[in-house]
Amino acid sequence: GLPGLHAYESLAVVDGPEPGAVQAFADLMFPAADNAAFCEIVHGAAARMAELEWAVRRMVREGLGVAVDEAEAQSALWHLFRMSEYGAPTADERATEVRFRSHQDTNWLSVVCQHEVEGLEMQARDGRWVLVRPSPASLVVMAGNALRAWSNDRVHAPFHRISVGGDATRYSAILFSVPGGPTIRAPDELVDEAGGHPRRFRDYDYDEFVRFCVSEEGARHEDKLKAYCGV
Ligand SMILES: O=C(O)CCC(=O)C(=O)O
Ligand SMILES: [Fe+2]
Repeated sequence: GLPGLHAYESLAVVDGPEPGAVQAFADLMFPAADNAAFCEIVHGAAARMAELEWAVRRMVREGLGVAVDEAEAQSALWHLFRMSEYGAPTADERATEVRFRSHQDTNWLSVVCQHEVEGLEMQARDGRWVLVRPSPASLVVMAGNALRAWSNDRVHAPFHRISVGGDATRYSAILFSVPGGPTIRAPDELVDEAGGHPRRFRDYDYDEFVRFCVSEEGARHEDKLKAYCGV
């Protein structure tokens, strides 16, 4: 569980798309068990979600017309694969409650897989909350604030939250791509003073921004990226 997150539990595997990382995680968590099936399922899901993550990241770059060195881009990030459980509300709680408060992700992209039970709500640009229904045939890909900053505010990082209702436990699996490089900076191609796209954010250190987000000062701001390094 996490402080402030009621009836929520999660496990996260660093480098989940790598078979060796999943094996090491399983051996540490369940040393006495035969972890072959666990490893195959977790690694299989993480690797496929990472393929989608990579494809979307490449499409975003191509759509914005930015050429980057593929190997360099791939080596400047790492993946976190998180499996979460959200307990259904108990009888004395309200029928539906927000379990994971509205936030923007801090990382590049998040690929979300909801298993059967809904709960993910995304905020459209006009402020409406939209329920994203789970489907066995689709995944949700969301941009986080790192991609927003890198794109000089062209890619929207949606606010989203998790609400649970009914009596079924909700499970989700998410693959996050996380910056591993030193600073986040929009490439020059995406900055155009005369064309109405001045630089919107100062260069920033990803880990320091994450620390800001969870600080008292950071908690006061809705738009944490703008508060932290907006110009
Ligand atoms: O569990 C989910 O479906 C999403 C949770 C979430 O938004 C997050 O971990 O950042
Ligand atoms: Fe999130």
